[in-house]
Amino acid sequence: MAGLQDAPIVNETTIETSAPVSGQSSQKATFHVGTRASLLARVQTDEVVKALRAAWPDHLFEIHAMTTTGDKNQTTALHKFNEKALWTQELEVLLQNGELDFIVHSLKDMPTQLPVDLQLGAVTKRRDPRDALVIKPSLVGKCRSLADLPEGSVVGTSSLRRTAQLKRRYPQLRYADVRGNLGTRLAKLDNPESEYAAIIIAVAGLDRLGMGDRITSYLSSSHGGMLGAVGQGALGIESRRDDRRVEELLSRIGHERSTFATLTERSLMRTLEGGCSVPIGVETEWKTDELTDELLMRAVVISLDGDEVAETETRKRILSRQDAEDFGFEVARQLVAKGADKILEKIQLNRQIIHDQGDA
Ligand SMILES: NCc1[nH]cc(CCC(=O)O)c1CC(=O)O
Repeated sequence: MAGLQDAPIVNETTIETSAPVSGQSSQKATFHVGTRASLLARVQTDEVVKALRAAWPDHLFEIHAMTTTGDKNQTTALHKFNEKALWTQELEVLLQNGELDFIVHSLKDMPTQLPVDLQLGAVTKRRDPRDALVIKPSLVGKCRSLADLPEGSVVGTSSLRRTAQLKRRYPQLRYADVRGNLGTRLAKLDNPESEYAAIIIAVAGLDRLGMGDRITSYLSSSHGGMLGAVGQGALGIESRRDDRRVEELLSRIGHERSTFATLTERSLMRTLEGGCSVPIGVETEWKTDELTDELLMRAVVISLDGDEVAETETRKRILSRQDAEDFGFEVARQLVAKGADKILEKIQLNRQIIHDQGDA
């Protein structure tokens, strides 16, 4: 496997495969699973492979971890690259040429437009999609929310979506870029010499790495007025469109509600972005009781300075992938009717100066 660092997270050869179960196909197959090499990516891939092993005890799974261009450029502000594909392209080539059978991604890092021969094969059960506020150790016990931070405090964020929404709600604070993987970002925060009083980081990433205890508070529409990134907290599995074998494999680990919610979010984003990433926040929630079973979606498109917003809240019954696609499109139209197009137009003009990477 040229170009791949084989990462024996789990040593496949030590996996004990039980004797063929009668009545089940006992044919053993080996699947090659691609992932980025970061710790979070590996933990996420283990989560997926564990579910697959439970669902398909006779199959074998080999994990191949790869350092991508995105991983190598953590010191350069991400908005200098205008392609989200930075994180995914190199793995996709290996999927296309058959060296890999599928790739496990953070769904939020997957572009909404995939190469024509590839597809989003499955979305597993989503974790908490919210962002978290994490404050620096010397402020623990003194500040519990963004509103508690002294005026002029520097908040580290890694996306235009986060910065724009926070500027609107907390204009008295200052915002600075913070880059690197989650561990690096936390280390920057914890360094007493650093400028950051707090950082904003995804809850799901912290939870998956067992660092949920660092969370000072959870941000949402009702706490801090912060909507999340499209697909945040979910894992997306990318596969070849013509691969029926992998399709069957993945059918046992997909989670329907997570799939419908995230497809809605991605459809909204795809409709609005027209090929470019935009600062857009979403919050989806299933409203289920004896009388209703609907997906509620809140969405916002916001100017980079936080001065202009288009926002909407709407709900719909979603029974299929097509319903999800249609709902996302409908929400996009509502946002446009509320002025999202004008906000986006302005950002497009600015893009000639600032290359907006969207969400990181
Ligand atoms: N681009 C960074 C990224 N991609 C996925 C996660 C973890 C959250 C998730 O799984 O959605 C993060 C970290 C962050 O946004 O703070």
